[in-house]
Amino acid sequence: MSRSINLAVIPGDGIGQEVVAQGLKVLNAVLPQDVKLETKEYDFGARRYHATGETLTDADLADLKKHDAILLGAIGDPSVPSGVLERGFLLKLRFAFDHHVNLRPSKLLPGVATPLAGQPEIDFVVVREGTEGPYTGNGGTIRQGTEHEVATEVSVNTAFGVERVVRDAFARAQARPRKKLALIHKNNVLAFAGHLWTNVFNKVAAEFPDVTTEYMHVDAATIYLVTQPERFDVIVTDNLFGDIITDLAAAVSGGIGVAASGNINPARAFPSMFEPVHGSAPDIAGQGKADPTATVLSVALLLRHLGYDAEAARVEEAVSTDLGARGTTVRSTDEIGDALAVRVAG
Ligand SMILES: NC(=O)C1=CN([C@@H]2O[C@H](COP(=O)(O)OP(=O)(O)OC[C@H]3O[C@@H](n4cnc5c(N)ncnc54)[C@H](O)[C@@H]3O)[C@@H](O)[C@H]2O)C=CC1
Ligand SMILES: CC(C)CC(=O)C(=O)O
Ligand SMILES: [Mg+2]
Repeated sequence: MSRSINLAVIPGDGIGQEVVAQGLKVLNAVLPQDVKLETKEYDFGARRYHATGETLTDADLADLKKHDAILLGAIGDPSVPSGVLERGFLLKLRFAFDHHVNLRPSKLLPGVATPLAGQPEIDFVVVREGTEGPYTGNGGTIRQGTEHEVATEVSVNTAFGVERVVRDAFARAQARPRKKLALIHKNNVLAFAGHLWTNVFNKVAAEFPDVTTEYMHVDAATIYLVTQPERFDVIVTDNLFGDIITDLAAAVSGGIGVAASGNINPARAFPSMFEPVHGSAPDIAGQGKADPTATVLSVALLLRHLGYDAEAARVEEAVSTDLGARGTTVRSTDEIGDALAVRVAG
């Protein structure tokens, strides 16, 4: 029986262009011959914005929806005012496709450098809520540009939205050997949102008696992510805290160049989107310096989401071997992509 993957490809801005090319290289190399990979590339990001003034239209969303999954590089460019593409494209797409589970695994692989002392056993996954919190665009300003300006950015937390992501995190924790789940928030200060999260978390916990739970404030969590990262198994948190702690998690477990993510719609009503945790890195764009590993690992998440478990494992194994062998050798974006493609094919 022949199988097919209909993939939307959005290289985006800056290093997004460079790393997505490597992700596709590896995807093509790992797929069995009977799987037909069809890709459609989209020019979203700064190019589209400068040419048309558009970020993401309803027609674009309808077109993207026809795919099995989306592979994204990164969006955001210094030539476009900050927030226009991030809000107008990236968050709009995550919200429109109800990507409420933003999955961000962190694993320190053997032989990979970490700024932490020794080689701690880091292997946890952050389940970041992806459609609510302070990222909903529910803010405003008055007296803009004056010395009396007042700006707000309201964090939206619904019982429905919190419960579904908390349930997802409990289920993930239950399926892992250590069965531990930490809720990270700031309920000592953010009394309303924090208490909603805590109450829902405690309510759902009663249904998962075999999962060990803990709560920690986000500021303390940043300490433990550095001093005791091995303590974490699964973390659930809101959109903003999850954004921040996953950059930190990346930094301690091999660097931002190896941190993968999936924006998942668990009900599969919309295509899920896979992308590196990092952004468009304008400081190194066009220089062949970007590490494509995060994108390649995001391809592994994509494969697993589509049911290609063996192929996903091959990609992860290739990355693990390659990272272990890298040492201090500096290779270009292309060279890393080529090496990974050879490893998954062989
Ligand atoms: N999902 C997305 O599309 C995201 C987009 N952004 C956007 O990207 C732009 C740049 O944002 P920044 O805050 O600078 O974050 P960034 O993640 O692009 O870069 C932060 C630092 O990490 C380095 N870095 C990032 N990816 C790397 C890779 N693959 N290999 C080696 N080094 C890498 C960069 O050189 C830079 O020093 C902004 O417009 C921002 O809004 C930021 C984060 C996520
Ligand atoms: C640019 C933001 C909207 C996205 C981001 O930083 C992230 O999802 O990690
Ligand atoms: Mg981020």
